[in-house]
Amino acid sequence: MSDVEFKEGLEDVVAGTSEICFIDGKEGRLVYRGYSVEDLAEQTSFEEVVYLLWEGQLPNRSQLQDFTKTLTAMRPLAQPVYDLLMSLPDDTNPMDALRTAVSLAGIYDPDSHDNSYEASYRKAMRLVAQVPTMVAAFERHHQGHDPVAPDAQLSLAENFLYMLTGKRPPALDAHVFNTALVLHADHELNASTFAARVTAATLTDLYSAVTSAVGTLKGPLHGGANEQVMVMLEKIGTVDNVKPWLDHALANREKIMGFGHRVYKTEDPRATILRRLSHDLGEKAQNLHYYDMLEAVRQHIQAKKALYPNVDFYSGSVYALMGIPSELFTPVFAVSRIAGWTAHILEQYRHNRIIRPRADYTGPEHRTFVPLDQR
Ligand SMILES: CC(=O)SCCNC(=O)CCNC(=O)[C@H](O)C(C)(C)COP(=O)(O)OP(=O)(O)OC[C@H]1O[C@@H](n2cnc3c(N)ncnc32)[C@H](O)[C@@H]1OP(=O)(O)O
Ligand SMILES: O=C([O-])CC(=O)C(=O)O
Repeated sequence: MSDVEFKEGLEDVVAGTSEICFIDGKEGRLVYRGYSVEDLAEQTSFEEVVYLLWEGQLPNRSQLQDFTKTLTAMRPLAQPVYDLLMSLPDDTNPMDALRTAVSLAGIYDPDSHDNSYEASYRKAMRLVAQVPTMVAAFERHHQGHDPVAPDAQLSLAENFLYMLTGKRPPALDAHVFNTALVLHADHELNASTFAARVTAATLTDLYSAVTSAVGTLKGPLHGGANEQVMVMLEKIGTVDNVKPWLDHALANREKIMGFGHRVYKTEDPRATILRRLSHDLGEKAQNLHYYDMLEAVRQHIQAKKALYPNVDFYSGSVYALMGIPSELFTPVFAVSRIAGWTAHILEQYRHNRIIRPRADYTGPEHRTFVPLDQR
């Protein structure tokens, strides 16, 4: 295989075509189906963005009403999925709970024996509707409270916060949370979406592909970094400790969570928006602790290295200011990214070829076999 070009980590390798999402890593631009993420974050509901990612166009009012009505009706979980979430050990990682719940939901899906495109689309709708219910129900149980049933009067963003707290969220929180969902909805061939597409490309079912994706998102180099940013802030403790703490970490060649990106060579445009939201929410709550810490970290890192914040850097501070606990930051990412995963899986089904690259073999060659009793 030595005549074949090899790129470690598949850096800059184009692994397929897609009409869903465009990233300009040099300029820091992110576009869903031709619309800039800045415009969408400001002006659309998450439901509109899900429709856009799947259908390729923004819905008109009546299309959105029908779409939202169908999605809303799908929010309750199948009883065995609910029972599973209520029976998991107390110390279960919420991403493990979500991965297992998604996998079980596939068995109880009304279309479980139908892998047609139409059935897969319905499965995608059920997952977008039910992942928020799974995450909130597990967290309520974990905190020793009864789960809160979904409220059909509320948007997906409002309803998630309602199911988590049992209270209708303030308008600002609902707006900011909706924006965060829009910002995280898709990101081209990131690791979890790629995992989903590789799985889907064997023509297995949509739940299997999403289960792969949830497991992939969990890792700290990917979606798990948002929780790790808060762990880092806790370890640093105070603004005064930012410089010595970071200098020590950098000297030990540690990765600073929430910095760096495979594609962006400048600031991630989602981080720019989330920084503003983190500031605005902090100011309103008269609690700029996270914001001040994050800004001190950013300034010190950027004084030392050409490294920029990614989407995971500010998102946790936004969620924390809404009272969302840090172990839910990565599951909240999944509440949004389920939209992108399913858009990509459906696109894969429409134009499928199995994804099967090669490895550059570096192991030994031509060894002489030695039978077991002579070794
Ligand atoms: C939703 C998301 O998935 S966004 C990404 C979330 N992940 C994180 O925030 C974890 C921290 N960041 C990282 O680990 C990386 O930047 C990744 C995984 C995002 C990208 O990885 P890669 O594209 O493989 O970049 P790679 O790790 O090769 O970094 C290139 C150089 O920048 C350095 N670097 C990259 N990110 C960081 C970081 N966060 N902290 C310190 N140094 C870093 C590397 O040490 C390397 O330096 P070197 O050339 O001197 O060895
Ligand atoms: O694109 C990536 O590699 C990671 C990322 O930012 C995302 O998944 O949102």
